[in-house]
Amino acid sequence: MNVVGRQMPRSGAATRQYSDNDDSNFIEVPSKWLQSAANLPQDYGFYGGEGGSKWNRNVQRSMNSGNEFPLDPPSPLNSSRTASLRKADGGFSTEYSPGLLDLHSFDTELIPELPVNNPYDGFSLNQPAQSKSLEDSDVYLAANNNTNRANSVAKIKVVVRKRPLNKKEIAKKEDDIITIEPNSNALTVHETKLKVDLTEYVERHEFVFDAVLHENVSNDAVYAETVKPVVPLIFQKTKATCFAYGQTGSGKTYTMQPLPLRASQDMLRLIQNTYRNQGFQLFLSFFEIYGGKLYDLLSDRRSLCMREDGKKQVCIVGLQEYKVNDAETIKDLIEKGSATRSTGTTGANEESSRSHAILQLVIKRSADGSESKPPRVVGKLSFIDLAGSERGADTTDNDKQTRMEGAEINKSLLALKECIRALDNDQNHIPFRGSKLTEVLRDSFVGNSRTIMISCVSPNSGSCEHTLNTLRYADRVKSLSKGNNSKRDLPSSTISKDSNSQLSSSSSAQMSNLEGTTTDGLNGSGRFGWSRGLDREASPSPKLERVPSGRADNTFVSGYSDYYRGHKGGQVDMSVDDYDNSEDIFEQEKPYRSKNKKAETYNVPATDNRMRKNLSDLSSNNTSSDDDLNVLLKEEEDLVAAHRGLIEETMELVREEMNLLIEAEQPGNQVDDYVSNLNSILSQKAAGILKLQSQLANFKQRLNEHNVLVSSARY
Ligand SMILES: Nc1ncnc2c1ncn2[C@@H]1O[C@H](COP(=O)(O)OP(=O)(O)OP(=O)(O)O)[C@@H](O)[C@H]1O
Repeated sequence: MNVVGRQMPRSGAATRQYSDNDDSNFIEVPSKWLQSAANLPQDYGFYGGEGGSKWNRNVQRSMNSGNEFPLDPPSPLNSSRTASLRKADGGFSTEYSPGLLDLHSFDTELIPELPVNNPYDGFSLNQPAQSKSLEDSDVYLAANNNTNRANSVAKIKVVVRKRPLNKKEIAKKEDDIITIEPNSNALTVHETKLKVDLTEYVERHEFVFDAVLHENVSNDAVYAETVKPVVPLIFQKTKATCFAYGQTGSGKTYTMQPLPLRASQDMLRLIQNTYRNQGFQLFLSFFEIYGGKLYDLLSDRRSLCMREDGKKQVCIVGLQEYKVNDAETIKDLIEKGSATRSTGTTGANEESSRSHAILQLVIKRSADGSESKPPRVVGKLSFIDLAGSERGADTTDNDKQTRMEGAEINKSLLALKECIRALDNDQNHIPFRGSKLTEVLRDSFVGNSRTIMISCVSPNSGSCEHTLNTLRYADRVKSLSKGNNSKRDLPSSTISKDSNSQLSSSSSAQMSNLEGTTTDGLNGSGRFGWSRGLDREASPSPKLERVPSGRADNTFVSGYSDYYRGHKGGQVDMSVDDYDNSEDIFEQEKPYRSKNKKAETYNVPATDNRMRKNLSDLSSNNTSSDDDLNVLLKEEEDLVAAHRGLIEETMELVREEMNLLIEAEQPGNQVDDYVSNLNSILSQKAAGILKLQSQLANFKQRLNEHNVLVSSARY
């Protein structure tokens, strides 16, 4: 694919629009390049449409045959890749005037309120402008309750996109472990796990987000679901940020690539139609954060400097910003910037992005609505293609430089999460200083802002852990959001690997109780709240509900009820005959249990035997009804599941703690960030332990009530 072969503006073809002003870095794109954006193909990706290459990494790789892992981020001046690009794209960089000024130091302040036509009025990006006087517009806006409609666009939207299995994964016969219900915003990850006896089982993790996009969803549909609704708001003084998050190779770039072009096409249509002659202009800049430093991707990777002005506005000194009037030019600029982006090799993906790339579309307007005065920022739409999320953990295969990058990436992802959470909770203090990324995005976190997070996930079984991490990150972003309907990652059930027909119970029943979540109907019981024995009469498929959670296998499959039913005395006897004779209710479990008879015989832990025995005694003493017993069994099962859940959560928190320590050791680390993050992690750990202790105490109490414990002193 020809990445840099597109004809770029010729020297002298562009005229500086504001030659009399200090802000002479605004570039007018010649009218001869103007094309109808609508003429572009619908799914016109940055690099030749969907399925095309990444952000030109192949080109970069071939150009950058030398060391891909310099000890310091390569400077623009010594980058052979950049030099090649400069040459290859026909002197592009010299055709635009270099950025001379701090673009943001004078124009990030929002312009005074100027009436504009209501973009929501029968909002159609293709509709011609309605000519209205400014006074008319005022009345018009009020009458159409514009604010309410703008408010209906969620402040934070978390969307998950699953990519299809790729050829390599198919060749390796990897399973697709993510299922998405049709027309639902939930997805389930089926995680294969090994028990201590090395038998496999599948744990299901269910997540709910604002939208879940399956592998066949087009980039057009992704745009419609994510960015399109916020485009009109940019003309209403909104700063919006859209970012893709996920493991390397999960489709972040593939997802992000087409979005700015589509958004800018829509913006241009609004400018040329709805807002015609109202002085709105579109500007584009493209830079990256690599190793904590900023580089202009549209200016030969010139090193940039970030400053704060007296009004605490973030200024990126020297950032080149282009005034654009047509989609073709925007596409060219994005191609050019993408080709300059840093990539490198990790153990996970040889084409992994090592930097955060930030593309900004800025709507400006002259103060008096005409083009005679320097324009000021009205709104901004930022697109961020984040570095691979697993990079922070990638410390074994690579060198010190890579580890440093990983730490920086981790830091920025953590800070980003914190900022979004603070943003959505209307906190006064936004912790944007946590990383360069969030500092740069500072003005997107204050005032009227919108955030769209697209979590990209790989469907293959080999990526399961990363996929779960990505979804948990997304879940955390969403979970503290006001009025969210997201549920925590719940290991919703366990399925025997070798007995697909046997659904087991859900540990989430207990989570559901603890967290006060509601359950929705699933075979007469809650989606997360599986009730096994007690619902037996009502359930249409009672036999599928008989396998205890986490034990749809050879150890506990018989359940205590077997003893209750099969043994009148205290003696434990696990013969096949006994199972086969329990003809009435366990029909479907028979083959499974028979098959695993041996394991059952040998794998029952001593404590479990003791509990079984006592439950058996309970039944033989006839002190409790069958239902009572089932309730007790379920409580025990829930406790074990909660315990398992806590261990997983603790491991995740320990991982976060380790990252925190790595960050703490970095020069210039903010101690207050360290303190607050550590505090938050420790609080989460303590809360988890407390919760489990309370559940344990309740269960112990219940066992005591039924005289089940061998000796209460032991517990
Ligand atoms: N939804 C999708 N449909 C078809 N192909 C996809 C999809 N998502 C990703 N791909 C393909 O998968 C590969 C990896 O995607 P991509 O480069 O976007 O991953 P990434 O998350 O940006 O990785 P990195 O973090 O390393 O940059 C690419 O070849 C891309 O074309």
